[in-house]
Amino acid sequence: MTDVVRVPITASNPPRYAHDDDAGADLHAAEAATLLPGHRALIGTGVAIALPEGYAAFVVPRSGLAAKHGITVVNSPGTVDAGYRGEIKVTLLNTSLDQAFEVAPGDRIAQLIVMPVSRAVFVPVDELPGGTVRGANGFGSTGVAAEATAAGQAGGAA
Ligand SMILES: O=c1ccn([C@H]2C[C@H](O)[C@@H](COP(=O)(O)OP(=O)(O)OP(=O)(O)O)O2)c(=O)[nH]1
Ligand SMILES: [Mg+2]
Repeated sequence: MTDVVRVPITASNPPRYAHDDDAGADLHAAEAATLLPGHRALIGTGVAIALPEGYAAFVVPRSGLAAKHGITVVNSPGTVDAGYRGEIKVTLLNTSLDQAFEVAPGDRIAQLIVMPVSRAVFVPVDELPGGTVRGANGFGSTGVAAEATAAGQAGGAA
């Protein structure tokens, strides 16, 4: 990764990038938990950080846990604000309908992505600037078929 930001941390088991060019650093569970099918748990990581102003960190699921066990992060992406000094926690959800999932201390349960973020100044106006192709269309307006194009949208969602 070319863009490196120094982040002060207190942690017994700091998040680790599995590869030098990974975007997400794996977060480890600091405690054990049993996630029954359909249940969730707030799991401590033992990690606290001091992000520089203008940055945020996002707690996101690991794809392996999702694909193999149906484990996700309920509030993904969990947002860690620059001013937060508490323990980063992960709200894991077991989406499996029939398999419980065991978390042991040290397990890599989610990953943390540090990113620069903009703060908006919300400027009230009477009317938003127009001229965009999308306009107010959303929520599946382009359909799912591969051949959907901006021109084809006029006919409605496939
Ligand atoms: O997955 C997450 C999401 C958030 N946080 C921490 C860091 C974040 O800065 C703080 C508050 O998060 P958020 O603003 O999403 O929660 P809220 O429900 O709005 O709480 P608050 O009223 O404290 O802002 O909780 C985590 O540890 N893990
Ligand atoms: Mg909040």
